[in-house]
Amino acid sequence: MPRLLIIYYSYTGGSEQMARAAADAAGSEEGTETVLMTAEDCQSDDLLSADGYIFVTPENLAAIAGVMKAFFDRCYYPVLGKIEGRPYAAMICAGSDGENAMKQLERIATGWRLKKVVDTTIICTHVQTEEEILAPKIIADKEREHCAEIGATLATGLALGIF
Ligand SMILES: Cc1cc2nc3c(=O)[nH]c(=O)nc-3n(C[C@H](O)[C@H](O)[C@H](O)COP(=O)(O)O)c2cc1C
Repeated sequence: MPRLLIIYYSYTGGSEQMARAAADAAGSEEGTETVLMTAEDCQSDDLLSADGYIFVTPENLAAIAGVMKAFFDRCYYPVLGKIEGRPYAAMICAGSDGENAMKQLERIATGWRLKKVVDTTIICTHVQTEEEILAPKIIADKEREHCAEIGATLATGLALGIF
């Protein structure tokens, strides 16, 4: 059975809710196994044993979060050339922007020669002040539904072998 691996990092909970929404929806699709894993835990063997990926990260300081970057740094060369052509999607949780994190993540995925099968989603939590930025986040139902659709799309596509 094909395996969808969802890798996420979250500091204040927004990205985690997005990743869990995608994982719950993907997990209810028949014919694909879904694995949800933090960026801290994910190793190159996990990438090699999966058939498709969803990467979920906050934008911090106009880049993907450092923990997510550390995951890519750790796994980039060990899997380079071994996962080419596999499908992926990316989701960014941002305060007000998210564009740089999206570009950075897509560039890494291009380096791996992954295939982007849905447009990258940026969900903004509309936070500006220090207090707001450090507070726990709640992702609205509509936005979580969008993440769920992405999870379901990846899972169904893998199950049907259409990517
Ligand atoms: C250190 C730090 C830097 C941040 N830098 C940005 C930024 O460059 N652009 C942006 O849109 N949001 C920025 N934010 C806001 C986060 O992206 C936002 O709070 C997001 O909801 C965090 O996702 P999380 O809840 O999964 O941690 C920053 C937050 C922190 C803590």
